[in-house]
Amino acid sequence: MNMLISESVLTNRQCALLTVGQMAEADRRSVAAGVSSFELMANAGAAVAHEIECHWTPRPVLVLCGPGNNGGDGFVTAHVLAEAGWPVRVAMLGSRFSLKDEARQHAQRWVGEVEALSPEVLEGAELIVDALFGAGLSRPLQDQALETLAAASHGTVPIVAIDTPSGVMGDSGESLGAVPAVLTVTFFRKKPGHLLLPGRDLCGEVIVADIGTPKAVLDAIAPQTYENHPALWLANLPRATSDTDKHSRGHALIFGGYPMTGAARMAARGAARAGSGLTTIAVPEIAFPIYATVLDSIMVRPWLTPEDFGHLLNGSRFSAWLIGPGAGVDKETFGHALAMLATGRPTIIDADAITAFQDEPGALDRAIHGPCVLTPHESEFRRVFDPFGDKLTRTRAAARRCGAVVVLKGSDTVIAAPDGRAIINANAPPTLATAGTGDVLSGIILGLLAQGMSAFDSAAAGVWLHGAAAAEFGPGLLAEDLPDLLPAVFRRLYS
Ligand SMILES: NC(=O)C1=CN([C@@H]2O[C@H](COP(=O)(O)OP(=O)(O)OC[C@H]3O[C@@H](n4cnc5c(N)ncnc54)[C@H](OP(=O)(O)O)[C@@H]3O)[C@@H](O)[C@H]2O)[C@@H](O)CC1
Ligand SMILES: [K+]
Repeated sequence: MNMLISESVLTNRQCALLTVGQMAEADRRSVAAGVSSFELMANAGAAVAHEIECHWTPRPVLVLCGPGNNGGDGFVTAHVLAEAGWPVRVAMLGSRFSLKDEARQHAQRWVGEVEALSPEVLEGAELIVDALFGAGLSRPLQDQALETLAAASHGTVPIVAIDTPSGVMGDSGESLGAVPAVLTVTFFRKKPGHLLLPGRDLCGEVIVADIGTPKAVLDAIAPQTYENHPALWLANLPRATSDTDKHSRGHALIFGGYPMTGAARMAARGAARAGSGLTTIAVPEIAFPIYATVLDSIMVRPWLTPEDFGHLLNGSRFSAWLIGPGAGVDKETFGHALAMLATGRPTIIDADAITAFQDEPGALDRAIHGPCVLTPHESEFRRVFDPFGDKLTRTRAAARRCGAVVVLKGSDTVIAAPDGRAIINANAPPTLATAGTGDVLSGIILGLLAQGMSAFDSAAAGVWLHGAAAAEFGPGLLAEDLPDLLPAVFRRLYS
């Protein structure tokens, strides 16, 4: 089961992610509150040394220091480990005399030799500390930094990264030449780059260390980005109580396509397992026998003409709609999606229904005026939204443009709201990369929306539940397994 559930004390404040700029602001505010930069750096380096001592027995350590404060942290780490009796060597990019302020002060406390950075210094090291660049990375790695890290990655010696593996951009997770670490120790809060790919894979295990940053700093910064976790939405997750009946738990309607009928059926099971009191698939009459013979608690409503479908929507019984899974990319899907959006009721536009807007993305923006969630994967996203920028930036811009919550799927799914809030999800196992899992995801989100949860909370909770369900199953997962894994995930959430 996902380990995050057991971290019950985690609060939404702890899930906050800070950009590189916000982290620099946190430092400034800490200093203004009376915690000196020297002390912050001393705590940072000591935290790294502490984690190393927790993870490994004493062995020859090589600390690679860079020209900025990341290098300063490295000097503290070297000093603390050496004081504890570990055999430590330091190699540096540039001269220690070019270090500034607190980095220079901490470097002066290192009485040992400082070797010049090159692949040759790796000889004899059994643990490497990467303190070359962190938040100040401003361009691709080159020369000795690139060559030394590349050589280190070819061996079997574990690498511990301070703040980020050098070469990973803290805001985007992009790599400008980074090599994988087995452990990354960062400070105060994670940055988006610790969760977005490839950054997340390059970090290995991530530990967030407290370095004495005052808690009030977070309120002043008011972060807008979070790591997905139940602490963000559990209080708003719909729960059946003794006075609820099936009608008060919402009625989800899914557009059922033909001849691809499996996708809508899987979405329907996802919605029902997520707690929707009633779930109906509206299907063209020709497909009615197929749907009706394989569904039990899910209702099937046939319609003959697009007008019939319109009448169905205008009835007041449904509390949320979904169109996309198996819908087909055609004018009809385009029209049905517009009809759903015109009601102003909570709507999910997924899969084919997103692609149906590829020739007219502006029509999607104009049509959205109620709660709405779009759930594209990368190629669907590119058909209707601007493909430029990192994943977090792109998803935020898309949500702002169209006025809907946008869920840009992947191993590092980003959920963005039109008001600028964003959540990065990190609990999805690779086994989710199989046919039909997206259909179940949109169904789960639908089930939550139908019960009255907000679009942003439904999307965040749906994505997390989907990942937790897949983790619950393990290898060999099929999309159709996912709905039946949700009860176990809910049980754990509520226990
Ligand atoms: N709360 C916190 O966050 C705390 C943070 N702390 C620590 O501070 C770190 C941030 O420090 P930082 O700002 O000095 O940046 P850092 O990463 O050391 O590098 C800057 C230097 O590298 C250079 N440079 C850049 N790219 C390069 C390249 N490709 N190749 C070559 N050179 C390159 C760059 O040159 P420039 O771009 O200016 O020309 C500049 O000289 C942070 O990661 C954390 O470890 C803790 O100490 C305390 C609390
Ligand atoms: K680093």
